[in-house]
Amino acid sequence: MKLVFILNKTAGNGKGLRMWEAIKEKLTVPYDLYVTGYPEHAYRLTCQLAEQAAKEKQYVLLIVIGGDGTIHEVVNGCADCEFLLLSSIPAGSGNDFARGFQAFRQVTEIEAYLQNPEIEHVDLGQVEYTGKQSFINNCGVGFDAFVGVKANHSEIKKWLNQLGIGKLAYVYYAILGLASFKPFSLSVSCDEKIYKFDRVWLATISNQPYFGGGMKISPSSSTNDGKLEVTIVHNLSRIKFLLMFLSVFWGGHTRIKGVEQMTGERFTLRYDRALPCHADGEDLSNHTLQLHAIVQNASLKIAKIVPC
Ligand SMILES: Nc1ncnc2c1ncn2[C@@H]1O[C@H](COP(=O)(O)OP(=O)(O)OP(=O)(O)O)[C@@H](O)[C@H]1O
Repeated sequence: MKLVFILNKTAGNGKGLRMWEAIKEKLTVPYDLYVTGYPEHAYRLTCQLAEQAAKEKQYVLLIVIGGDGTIHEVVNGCADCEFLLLSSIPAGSGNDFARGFQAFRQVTEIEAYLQNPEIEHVDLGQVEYTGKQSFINNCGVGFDAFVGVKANHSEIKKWLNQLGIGKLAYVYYAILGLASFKPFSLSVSCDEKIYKFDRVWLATISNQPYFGGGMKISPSSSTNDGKLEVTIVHNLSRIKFLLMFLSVFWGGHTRIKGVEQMTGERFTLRYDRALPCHADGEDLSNHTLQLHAIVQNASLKIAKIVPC
């Protein structure tokens, strides 16, 4: 099995580079390293690696050193490849993939894995809008996408990143959003049934429990059950919504009236105005009034890690 790293040096405000420098000192096995130079580069690199691996019929352990944005690109590049096994060394600011799936923590684990590789098949989500993308963690519409899109495109985040406190940009836009975001009307089709909701803050479709950098929004989500879960937050005043948001960190929100969860294989979300949408925290720039998401059962291969 070949060992390949994809490194986003800029992830976690330079944490990617710092982690790589520590890892390469300790590695005693051969490897290839690809460094991303721009957004979407990880996707292109993965497509090339997938093609090469298929041609050579050789399994590749592909370790992403980066955050959820880089993982999202890599997942989209390797979704249909038989020979790529995905794993990560978390180096982003959110790292929800590493929370919901396994991740390498030490070089010894990587080297032990190569001696005795085991594969796990996990579910992948696919979201259709004006385009089509795979998602590994979650996708959704509403307040969380509003905060993510505003923060990621802001000068404030770049400035705060230089001070090593980029996460504060999300806090800033969350406070702004609490004051200005207007709840919306939503119809959810879950498998064959249709449900309607008013004054909706957000709707998130999850493949694993975590989103937003460690918030346990969907505690019952499992990565290999062939299902997705939708969480809808509606009919809460601004202050109650804020309290609900805080309780998401430990999963306490599921007991709050106004938080609905449903499990299914296919969902369509229809809303009454153009809204920010995301897949794995990345802006979808969706210009339609609907999102359609399905689960692709056991369609991604990841490395099954035995912690050392
Ligand atoms: N060399 C680069 N320069 C600028 N941006 C890059 C580069 N390489 C990758 N990117 C982009 O950086 C974005 C963010 O990276 P990543 O998600 O790995 O880190 P993060 O934002 O710190 O972590 P998280 O998503 O977990 O919060 C990715 O969406 C990717 O497209």
